[in-house]
This record gives sequence, C-alpha cells and structure tokens, in this order.
Amino acid sequence: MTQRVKDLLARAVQRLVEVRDSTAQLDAEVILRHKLDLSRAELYARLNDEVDDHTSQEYYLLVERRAQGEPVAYITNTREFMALDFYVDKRVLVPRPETELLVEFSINKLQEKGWMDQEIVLVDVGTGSGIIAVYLAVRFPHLHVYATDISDEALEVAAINARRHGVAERIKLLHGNLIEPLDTKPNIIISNPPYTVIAQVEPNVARFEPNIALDGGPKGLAIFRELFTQAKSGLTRPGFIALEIGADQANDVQNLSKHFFPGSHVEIHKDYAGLDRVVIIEVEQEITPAITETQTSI
Ligand SMILES: C[S@@+](CC[C@H](N)C(=O)[O-])C[C@H]1O[C@@H](n2cnc3c(N)ncnc32)[C@H](O)[C@@H]1O
Repeated sequence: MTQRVKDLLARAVQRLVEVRDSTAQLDAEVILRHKLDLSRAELYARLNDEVDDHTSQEYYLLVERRAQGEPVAYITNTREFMALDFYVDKRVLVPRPETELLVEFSINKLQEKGWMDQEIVLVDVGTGSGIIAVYLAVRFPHLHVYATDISDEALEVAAINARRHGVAERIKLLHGNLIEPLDTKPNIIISNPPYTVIAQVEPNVARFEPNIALDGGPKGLAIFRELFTQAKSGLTRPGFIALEIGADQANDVQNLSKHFFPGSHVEIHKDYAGLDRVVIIEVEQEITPAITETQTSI
C-alpha cells in the first residue's frame, strides 16, 4: 500500500501536535525531507507523489523518536552552524544559535586586533562537534587551530566534521582537561563550556544530550574558574578569552575575570533577546603577582 507525501506529513504533524511539540509542522517536514532526501522546494513539489509502505513506516519511526523528545538534529544527524552543515549525534551537544554569537564576537575581536591573516594560535576548548574550531579554520587559513575535549566520543564527531569541511590537517584535536593537553600557549581561547546547573536544564535536553556537555556544577561557574586558573599561565599575551555564558552569569564571570586577570578589559555582549551571553576578556600584558584560587571569593 502507498500513501501520498502530504498524507504522511499530515499524520506526522498530528502525532507531534499530540505531544505538544511547539514546532510540529517544521519538525515533521525536516524529518521527511531528510528521509526522502529532498529540498524544501522539492518536497512541496511532490506532495501528491506516492510513497511505499516501507519508507512510510521508517518515517513514522523517526517521527516517533521526535515525539519521545529526541532533538531533530540527532534524528537527521545534521545541524547548520554559521551556514555550514555539521554532522551531529548523541555523543555531542546539539549546536545552539547563541554559539554563533560567540563566534561572531570573537571574529570581531580578531579583526579589531588585526590578527585575521596572522599566524595566531587559537584553541576551542570543549569543542564537542567541532563547530567553532572547524568554522574558524575554514574561514581563516592562517590560524593555527587546536581543539580540546574531555570526551573522546565528542572528539570522534569533531574529527568527522573537520574531514567533512576539509580542515582535518589544520586542526589538532586533543583529548584532555581544558587547555592542559596543548603543547603551545594560545593567543586566543574560545569556549562554550558546560555552564548550566543541571537541575535547571529542560528535562528533554538533560535526557538526550550528554551531561558532560551541560553540567557546570552547583552555580555553573566551576569550569570558568578552572579555565582561568589554567589560562593565567597558559595564555600568550596579548591575547583574549571569549566565552559563552549563562544569561545570569555575567557578573560572576566578570568578577572572576578581574580576579584572575587584573587590568584586563572585559566586554559583555548580549544576544538578540537582550540577555548577556558572551564575555570577552582581553589580556594585554603578563600578570603579576599571580592571583591564587583561594584569594577569590566567587
Ligand atoms: C556545551 S558543550 C559545547 C560543545 C561545542 N563547542 C558547541 O558549542 O556546541 C561543552 C563541551 O565541553 C566538553 N568538556 C566538558 N568538560 C571539559 C573539560 N574539563 N575539558 C575539556 N572539555 C570539556 C564536553 O565534553 C562538551 O563537548
């Protein structure tokens, strides 16, 4: 028995509406396009085409995964970031739009410093699917790009994406804690670290996405403190650190930055909703005396 594409789609939308998926129509369409390997225009041109039973059943199984709360990106194994397509699966966090802002503000800083065509060393800390490192390596051929992650599985996904975008030879993927695995001192540290309080994370996010990518401890700040401790001696001056933060963390992260990098210039940038989401810490000179962790009150 066959079904028309539009009937398949209607049934899928109905199922997703039933479970209160707020983007039911879009999700059903994206999954169907993935299943039939069609562009949006092609899908709409073929709404009256017939689909065989086997394909329909497979499609409904994918829709059911969405109905159970799984992110669409894991179902289609793809997510767009800065207009590039990345492979994703449950080994990595699904890239978020906020992280595009982190990249854009970092590029602005790179331009401001005149480092666009310089042999500058950059590290993407907690690279996950590799989106930040891969995008910057593609865009800036002169950069020496490192990417670290504590998760071996995430690094496997980052390697897939580095190969997909032709920059596997230009990114050193290193396993380990923050910048510890580096054999050089970067001028730029960019990171979207795990900064959430896991108990406050939306249940489906916590259920499907890796906890190691989300869990930032009791206030979500532990990772910033540890990164700053390492960067104090591990960042080349002049240099900068660009971080994605939680909307309520700007003050704490700014205070931490001032403790660890006295004299640094700290910028807080907002997202389109007016929430503080990116911090950039510019460090011009070597810092003396070193501030120890026990001297900070945050
Ligand atoms: C929020 S995800 C960000 C992934 C990716 N950069 C992005 O923006 O989509 C945080 C990543 O940091 C990694 N991570 C957590 N703790 C780490 C640590 N101590 N050192 C290095 N990576 C860490 C996680 O495995 C995860 O891939």
